[in-house]
Amino acid sequence: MPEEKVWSVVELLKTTMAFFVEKKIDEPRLSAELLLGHVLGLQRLQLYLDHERPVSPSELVAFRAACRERLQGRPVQYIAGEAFFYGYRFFVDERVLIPRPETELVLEHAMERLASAQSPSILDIGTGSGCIAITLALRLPGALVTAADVSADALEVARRNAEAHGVAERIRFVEADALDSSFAEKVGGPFDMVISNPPYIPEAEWATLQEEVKHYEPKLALVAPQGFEYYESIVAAAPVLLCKGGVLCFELHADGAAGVRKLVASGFSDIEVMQDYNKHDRALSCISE
Ligand SMILES: C[S@@+](CC[C@H](N)C(=O)[O-])C[C@H]1O[C@@H](n2cnc3c(N)ncnc32)[C@H](O)[C@@H]1O
Repeated sequence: MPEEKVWSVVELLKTTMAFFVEKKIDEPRLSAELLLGHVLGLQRLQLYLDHERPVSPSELVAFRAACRERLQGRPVQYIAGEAFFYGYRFFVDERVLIPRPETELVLEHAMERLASAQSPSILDIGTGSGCIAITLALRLPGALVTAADVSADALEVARRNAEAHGVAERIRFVEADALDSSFAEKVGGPFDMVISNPPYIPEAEWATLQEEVKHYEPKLALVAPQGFEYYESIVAAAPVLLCKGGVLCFELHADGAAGVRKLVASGFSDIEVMQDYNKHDRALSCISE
């Protein structure tokens, strides 16, 4: 019987990348690296430091299975069970949205707004994987965070991430519906900051999204029937949710700035809009009067 070829890390990466390019897989290099790193239990950098490492037959079987899932369209982050946000590792699965790089900019903008606060109280609405709430708790060691979501499944993921990062004691998880009149009472407050990356894709736009987003990511995390429902509810509850002088900070749909500006035209001052890498309006913040 002919002996099966023993692959090294570098050979396997090169071959897989070429295969992913041929199959028109998004980010072929990153996909190959993340999947192989996941199977071998190595960080991406370690793959290159240890590039001659032989891949065992059982690792090869596991890697091929992961590649097949990727070819079927499953996002690499769900296959690997991890995504990186602001340099931190978060466990993710199909119960939560995969954190996006644009949201890192929103978070950065929020932290600038909080720069002088020593121990702010923060409410994150629609916490999902917990990426915003947990990163704020990590970056602002005095902060006390409330992380709310309507999805009990998402809250389970967020709690797991908070425990993994050692900040679970400073985060209160609340299952609550931001569109319901009981929301403010359930989450408590008032807070020094309310931050939210709410669902903002209008139902009419759903069909235009990438297949892998529609098929694998939770629709609950993405769609608001008309696009603005969550902003309207949160702004309406702001007088109860926010302290006077507190910061309201939203992630925006690329076309959403004008609509959200109108919502905060009274009762707020110092409105700032920040653009993302693609020059789309992406974050809006303002101060409660
Ligand atoms: C766009 S995702 C944001 C997730 C995470 N904060 C992030 O930035 O990656 C929106 C989140 O809002 C939650 N959500 C949807 N409807 C909600 C509602 N009525 N009340 C509270 N949260 C809701 C979803 O479960 C989802 O986790």
